[in-house]
Amino acid sequence: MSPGPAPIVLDDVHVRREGRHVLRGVSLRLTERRVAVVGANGSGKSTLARLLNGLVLPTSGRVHVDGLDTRRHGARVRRRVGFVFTDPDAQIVMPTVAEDVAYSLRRRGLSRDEVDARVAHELERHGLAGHADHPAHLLSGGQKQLLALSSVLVTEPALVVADEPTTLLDLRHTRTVARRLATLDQQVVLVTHDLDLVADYDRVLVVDEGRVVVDDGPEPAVAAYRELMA
Ligand SMILES: Nc1ncnc2c1ncn2[C@@H]1O[C@H](COP(=O)(O)OP(=O)(O)OP(=O)(O)O)[C@@H](O)[C@H]1O
Repeated sequence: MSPGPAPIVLDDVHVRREGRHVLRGVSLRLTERRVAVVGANGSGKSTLARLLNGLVLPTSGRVHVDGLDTRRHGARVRRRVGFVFTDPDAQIVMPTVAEDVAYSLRRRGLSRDEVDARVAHELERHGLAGHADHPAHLLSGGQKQLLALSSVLVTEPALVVADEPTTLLDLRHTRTVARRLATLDQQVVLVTHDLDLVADYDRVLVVDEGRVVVDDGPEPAVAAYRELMA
């Protein structure tokens, strides 16, 4: 069963950090299943992504996910929003592959058997079943990113936000991770510098100096971004 997109609403969001305007008045309603965010280094993409799970709070304005204000309902928002970081080492917390995925299911009132079954299923989907009992730190970079994705997806989030998840990966693992994101039932918001990855997305936002300056389909948005960077 597809959970359907969780509406994401940003209402005149400003983020200031140490006197800098990182985001300047971003208003968006994101209901498409595949939304990509592109833009130059330092333009504010990560900050925009982190707003969606309450990791960053607006200095002014509001962010709602599924009707929940990220400022008031951070914990509930984070249960709905799975976040994948660029560097999987930042989110792998347990010694072995299976333990790491199981850790995401702690405090959910599931039986040991249910946890084991869900972990096994998730590892199978990501080609990691044969590594279940291996030390997580011995996986390759690409396998680690698939493990990080498994640990996020095992919780069945309504929305998956991925902040440059393929930046550290080779071409083969980039394709594997991109394909996995592309085939998820969930709504996906992908921040990326890899313009090939956004071709099949429903909507592409171009961020520049803290503003969304282009909001369009992939072809016109990428063309506008190339022009902006020329
Ligand atoms: N906590 C913070 N304190 C100070 N400055 C910050 C903070 N967070 C972000 N910034 C600044 O805000 C700007 C936007 O940062 P952000 O990480 O959102 O950019 P980005 O578009 O994701 O960049 P990249 O493509 O390089 O990852 C940068 O100039 C960054 O230095």
